[in-house]
Amino acid sequence: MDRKDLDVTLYLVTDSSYHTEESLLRTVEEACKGGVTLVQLREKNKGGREYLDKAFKVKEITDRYNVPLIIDDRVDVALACDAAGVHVGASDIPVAVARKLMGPDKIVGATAKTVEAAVKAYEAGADYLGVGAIYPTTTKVVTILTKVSTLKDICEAVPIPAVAIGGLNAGNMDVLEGAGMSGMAVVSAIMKAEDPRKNAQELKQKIVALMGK
Ligand SMILES: Cc1ncc(COP(=O)(O)OP(=O)(O)O)c(N)n1
Ligand SMILES: Cc1nc(C(=O)O)sc1CCOP(=O)(O)O
Ligand SMILES: [Mg+2]
Repeated sequence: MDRKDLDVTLYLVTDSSYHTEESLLRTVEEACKGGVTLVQLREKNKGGREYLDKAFKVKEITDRYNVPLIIDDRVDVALACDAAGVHVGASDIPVAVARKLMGPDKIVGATAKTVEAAVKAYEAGADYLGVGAIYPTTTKVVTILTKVSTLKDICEAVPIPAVAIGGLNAGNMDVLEGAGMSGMAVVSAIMKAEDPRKNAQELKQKIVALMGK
């Protein structure tokens, strides 16, 4: 995909810790059917070989729905499976290095919890920012909460899209109204759903309405 076509409206970040491989892949496919615009494979406890194996399987699905696949943390895995991009945070390789390794055509996403970090990531070549955690989350046990006012300040400070992340679901996302983000990223709200397609559809409808798109 062309980096300029990046659509972060509804960004699914995966969690395989409570899924079998079969249910993980089914959930990703249902989420694609429900309208997610971007998928991130996030594997925290896998070696490179297992991560890559999973990435190929997930990419086979996302490709069928024309949904770009982002790999969390690992540039090597992202390049090896020809993913659309990589997402890096404060403990991963720096954005500038990720950009250099990924090349000019791939997407590099970065986590930013302050305006200063957001500006730094933008200047280092990030295409989008993940900003959170907006609410406490059971998915990422060690994180720092980020206020919606900080999200708003970040959106005003940099020209790249920002996505809100952390504890968000259809019942509490209204807090994002007016913050100026370009989308919302969720794990549990889709990965733990009984009907992931239905949840994705509902989240998509709500986030589009909330952003006034
Ligand atoms: C869209 C998005 N935003 C933030 C993160 C968090 O990344 P990071 O801080 O590197 O933490 P881990 O997810 O790697 O535990 C993300 N992955 N995606
Ligand atoms: C991957 C991630 N990063 C976060 C951050 O704070 O940077 S919070 C988070 C997990 C969000 O999961 P859920 O939608 O289940 O709360
Ligand atoms: Mg990371």
